[in-house]
Amino acid sequence: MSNVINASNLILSYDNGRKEVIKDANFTVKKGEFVFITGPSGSGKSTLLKSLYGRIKPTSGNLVVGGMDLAHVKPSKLQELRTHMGIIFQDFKLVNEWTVSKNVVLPLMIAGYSIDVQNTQAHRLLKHVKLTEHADKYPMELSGGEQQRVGVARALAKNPVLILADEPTGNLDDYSSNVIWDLMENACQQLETTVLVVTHKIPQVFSLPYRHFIIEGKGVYEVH
Ligand SMILES: Nc1ncnc2c1ncn2[C@@H]1O[C@H](COP(=O)(O)OP(=O)(O)OP(=O)(O)O)[C@@H](O)[C@H]1O
Repeated sequence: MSNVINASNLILSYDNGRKEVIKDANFTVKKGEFVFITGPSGSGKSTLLKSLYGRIKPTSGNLVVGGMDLAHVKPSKLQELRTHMGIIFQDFKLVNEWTVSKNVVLPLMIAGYSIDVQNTQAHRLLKHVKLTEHADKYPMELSGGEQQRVGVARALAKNPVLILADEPTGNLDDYSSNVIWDLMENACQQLETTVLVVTHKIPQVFSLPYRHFIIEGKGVYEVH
């Protein structure tokens, strides 16, 4: 199986290298794997995730995601990388002035898909996350769990190769959390999407085999 993520001697830092967060990380993630990342607060979990979608550039070392060398990529190429990714945030990051439908197809709008394609996809995706009857509502009219289902539908809009999720169930109750885990498991299993999730809590009932990395003392270690 091919690697979707390949990090070697990776260093991530802020303030022009003065604040080092991740040091000498070496890891790979293969196509279709489900990976959890845990670690104490402030250890660098979100920082690592941000590096994977090009929000921050490696200070040194190599980081190749979806075949793109993120240590050397031109900023103008990053949109192309994100075309193949779905990103899910703890606070959903929905556009409150837009309907649920429009939020879901945002990645398709950015990519210039026709209105017909957007409508068809909105229908399919909202059916998939069981929100069809909420299509014309606004995010603030939905519960937290429902808003995150919109977030998942948006992340799936372009059949991504890689889903990155930062505490996707952090603000949700157990029932809503399980719905979100099911949707992500499903994407991994049925579409062979690689899923990488930062979370404090690995779900107890998880049917897929998964890998678990912990970030500690600036290092990224696999837990066996
Ligand atoms: N933009 C920034 N500029 C400078 N330092 C930052 C910046 N963002 C994060 N940091 C610092 O980098 C370190 C890692 O932060 P990060 O948010 O990656 O941790 P985390 O493991 O995701 O934490 P949490 O579990 O609390 O969300 C922390 O010390 C944080 O203060």
